[in-house]
Amino acid sequence: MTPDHPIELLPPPYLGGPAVTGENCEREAIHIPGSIQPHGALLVVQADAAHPNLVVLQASENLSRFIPVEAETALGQPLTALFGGDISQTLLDALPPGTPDHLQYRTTVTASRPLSLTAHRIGERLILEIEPPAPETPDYENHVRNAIFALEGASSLQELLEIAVAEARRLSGFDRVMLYKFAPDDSGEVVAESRREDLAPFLGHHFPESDIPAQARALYARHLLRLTADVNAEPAPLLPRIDPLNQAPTPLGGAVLRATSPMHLQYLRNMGVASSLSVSIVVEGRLWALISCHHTTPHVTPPEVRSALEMLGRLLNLQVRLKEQADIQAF
Ligand SMILES: C=CC1=C(C)/C(=C/C2=[NH+]C(=C\c3[nH]c(/C=C4\NC(=O)[C@@H](C)\C4=C/C)c(C)c3CCC(=O)O)/C(CCC(=O)O)=C2C)NC1=O
Repeated sequence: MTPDHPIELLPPPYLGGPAVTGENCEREAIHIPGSIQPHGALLVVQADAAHPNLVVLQASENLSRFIPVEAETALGQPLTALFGGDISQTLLDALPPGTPDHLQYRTTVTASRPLSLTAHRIGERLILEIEPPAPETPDYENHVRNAIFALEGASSLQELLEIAVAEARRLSGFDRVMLYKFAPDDSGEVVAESRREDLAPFLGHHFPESDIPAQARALYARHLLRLTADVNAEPAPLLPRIDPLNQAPTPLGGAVLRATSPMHLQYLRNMGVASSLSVSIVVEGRLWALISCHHTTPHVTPPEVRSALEMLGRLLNLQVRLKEQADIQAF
């Protein structure tokens, strides 16, 4: 039992734990799946003060799809052997010991082709996630600036939420974007929605607390964005499955490539959803709502769009409380 995990979580199946079912899924340890979504690759490197050259401890088995090195070969190598240059010092300067795990550092690296690198620190490890860069880089700055102006023009909380889902849909290109607001009992309601015309509305629908169980809500209050690029993609396991130095599974709660819970993948398939992304709206430390995005076909959301959506979410965090207070005073 820890503050992050309100109930005792079960060990994952790859550590001998039971299969996850509808009966025990609120105890699924979603932060340690031991695998990632295959649209990118992930490296876990040693990053304590005594080992500044960032030796690779774990690599996702699909590594060679992105850089010309097999996962097994990468193990034990310093990062500079994989990416050249002095990426190690850049990462240690950006993510020094003590950096909290929800802070990300983003850059580009080259290993036979340019790649987007997203890194975060968890204890004495750095988690590095590499993905192909966005096919083209639309002008997100203008999108975000226009979204901020639009949000600032909202005259009520409801209008703010409706503008937010419309702007998030314009930014991301998802078929449907909803504002899923939590009730005090942690059940939820879709209170705003921007959708493709031919899709049936979810607006006004209520959903039970069990649809987003407690350990997921705890994770989402800390890490503000998660995505599932393709509900049918085969996850890529980490090699080795657990950290060879501390013999424990590496926490992937802050990793955007983290493999999604199989229970949730089935839930999305049942909804006819092929790709999902959500951004947490946290107000005074509590998960207040999610901007929940769906696509009916697989959809990889590039790093630049994720950053823009996170900015939108953080802006909404700030504005929600102001609008709620203004609405109260208006009565
Ligand atoms: C329109 C309404 C609507 C709703 C209500 C909705 C729910 C929803 N569930 C989410 C996450 C999870 N749900 C479960 C587990 C279970 N869910 C169940 O129903 C039962 C069967 C169950 C176990 C017995 C788990 C383990 C996770 C964590 C997944 C992970 O992060 O690895 C998320 C966030 C992720 C995302 O953005 O897609 C959303 C937004 N998504 C919608 O669009």
